[in-house]
Amino acid sequence: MLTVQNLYKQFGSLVAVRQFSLTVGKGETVVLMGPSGCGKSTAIRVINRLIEPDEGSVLLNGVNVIGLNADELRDVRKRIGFVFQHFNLIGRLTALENVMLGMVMSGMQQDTARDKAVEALTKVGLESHLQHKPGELSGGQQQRVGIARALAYEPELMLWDEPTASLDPILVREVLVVMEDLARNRASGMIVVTHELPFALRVADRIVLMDQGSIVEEGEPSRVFVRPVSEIGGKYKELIEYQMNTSAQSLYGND
Ligand SMILES: Nc1ncnc2c1ncn2[C@@H]1O[C@H](COP(=O)(O)OP(=O)(O)OP(=O)(O)O)[C@@H](O)[C@H]1O
Repeated sequence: MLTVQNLYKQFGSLVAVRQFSLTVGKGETVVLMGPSGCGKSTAIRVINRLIEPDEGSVLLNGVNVIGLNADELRDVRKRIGFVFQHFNLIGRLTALENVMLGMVMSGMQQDTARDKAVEALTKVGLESHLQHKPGELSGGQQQRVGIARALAYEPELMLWDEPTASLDPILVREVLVVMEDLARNRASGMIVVTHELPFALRVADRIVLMDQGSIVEEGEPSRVFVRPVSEIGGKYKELIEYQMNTSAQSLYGND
């Protein structure tokens, strides 16, 4: 469904992404991980052209997104949902209105947009919060509105840029449960940039590891985190072992 080929992006003299190639199949969940600043956000933002690449192509069902004009891009973006770290909700609008807004602005009938928005908000468990404004919702609920806004279009592809990074650990779990559900449901292909190892371990079909702008390793979690071939992969393996051992020892002792 998605084929990204040889992306290259430079900011001034800094090469943020180089030789970045990736495929995502229909309904597949790809988790993109790597150290802070390695180019993950830049890479996924190029896919829907929030950032313009210097080189490379992004083929969505055979159509190169990079070559599209503004009108064509607007249509393609309806098939690509994007969930940001900061929810970017409009404070004076209700949850329902926040989800409806983009659809109505792109010319959809109010009633159709409302039905789609209610359906999406129900999928993320917010059917009883339709009339709440962002200020009346927890961070986790606000992010679920952000997810519903992307889901309402029934996108073929969802891009997630650290969707839990600004939440406390309890709210993180609330959002991860929704994300895991969507990943298992396989309605959309997903590229998820996240540092949440449990999510990656539980639902990723494929892990893609980046370091200094490039992909250094990819494969199933059971291979990448057990028999890594890159330095970064080795660090994740050590981290998982450390977290498993320390949690178990702290709770149950050494026996
Ligand atoms: N608009 C920009 N102008 C200049 N430099 C940028 C810009 N956006 C990103 N960069 C730089 O490009 C590099 C890659 O940034 P990017 O945000 O893609 O990394 P990341 O892996 O997503 O990091 P994090 O996990 O911290 O979000 C970094 O060195 C960053 O400072």
